[in-house]
Amino acid sequence: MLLVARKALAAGHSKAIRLTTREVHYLSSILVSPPLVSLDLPENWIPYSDPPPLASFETEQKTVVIDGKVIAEEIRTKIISEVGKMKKAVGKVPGLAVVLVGQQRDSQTYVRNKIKACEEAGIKSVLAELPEDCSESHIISVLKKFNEDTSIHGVLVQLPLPQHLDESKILNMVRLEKDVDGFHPLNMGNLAMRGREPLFVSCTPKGCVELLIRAGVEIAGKTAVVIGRSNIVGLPMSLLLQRHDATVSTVHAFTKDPEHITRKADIVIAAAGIPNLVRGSWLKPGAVVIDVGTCPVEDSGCEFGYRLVGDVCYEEALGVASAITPVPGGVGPMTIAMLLCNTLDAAKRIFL
Ligand SMILES: Nc1nc(=O)c2c([nH]1)NC[C@@H]1CN(c3ccc(C(=O)N[C@@H](CCC(=O)O)C(=O)O)cc3)C=[N+]21
Ligand SMILES: [Mg+2]
Repeated sequence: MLLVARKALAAGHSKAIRLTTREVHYLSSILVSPPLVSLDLPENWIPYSDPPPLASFETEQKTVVIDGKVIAEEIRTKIISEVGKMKKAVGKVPGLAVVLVGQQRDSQTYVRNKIKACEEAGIKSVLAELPEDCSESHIISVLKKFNEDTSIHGVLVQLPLPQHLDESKILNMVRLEKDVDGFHPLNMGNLAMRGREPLFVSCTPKGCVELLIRAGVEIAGKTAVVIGRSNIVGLPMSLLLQRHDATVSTVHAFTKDPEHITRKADIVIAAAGIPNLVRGSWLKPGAVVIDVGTCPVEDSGCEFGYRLVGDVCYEEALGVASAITPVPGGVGPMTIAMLLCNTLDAAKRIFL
């Protein structure tokens, strides 16, 4: 089978996709530092073009598409029944509070999806929508209220926050026992240390490992590469894979030959937030690829005016990887399922 990037050819190389200021901020927040996307581009345009075609190569590899949507659905069905049992046993249900600051469209979509998932699971949810220019003390007062509310078991602050807010100071204010995102420095520290258990593991890394396990991929003793080192995905991902006894490398903006390092990996976790960063030629034949990238790119043909693009050239990876997650329908739905899981666990610790 000839594995040329047919799509890239069909699309041509001149396509530009417009990003809003907020999207550029979002991009820079998930990118490894220093940001690869300049914020000073005229009118906030960044060029987006499909990658040039690779030299063709032949392969017999059959690629399994790991269906995150179906797996997340299974997990959510189990959560519904556990929430039902809890309600029967103690007359109470888990509660999640979400703090959303500003009007960023993709954040609004993710938050809406999280709230909808809570509703379907029978988990109570409260949304605090704060204005873009909200003060630090205001957010902190909202968090304190949720921290003390006994009907709330999970509290999360949707990221990224507007630039004027001190993200680490705010995340530090989430009560440890309610930190369902696992972004509190103590949860992160406990994840990093052997012999210690974090109360919560961040939802996206946890979802990736769950996908690997459910797809029958053994992690112990395997070489894994994590592309990206953000606080919310790359860093906890590397730590979690180490806990599962993988040999983990991290690739980031300063890495000399990311392609070479990636090609050695049995498991590739792409979490840089750079569309099409990982080419088919970066992959060892038979590698398992988890694409965490969800980069919103402007597309007026889509429902909310944008669509999500992954970090991996999906078409190129087909036929090289032994398994891959699609975007959308891969890691995204798992992130939400793990959030429900963590919220249920938080409530179980109190009620059961
Ligand atoms: N405090 C915090 N916690 C987060 O967990 C968090 C965050 N901030 N900021 C942004 C990222 C991104 N994120 C996603 C969640 C769901 C989908 C998701 O459901 N994606 C669907 C498609 C969604 C759509 O249609 O737009 C899919 O991949 O199939 C994607 C991305 C959580 N994040
Ligand atoms: Mg996805």
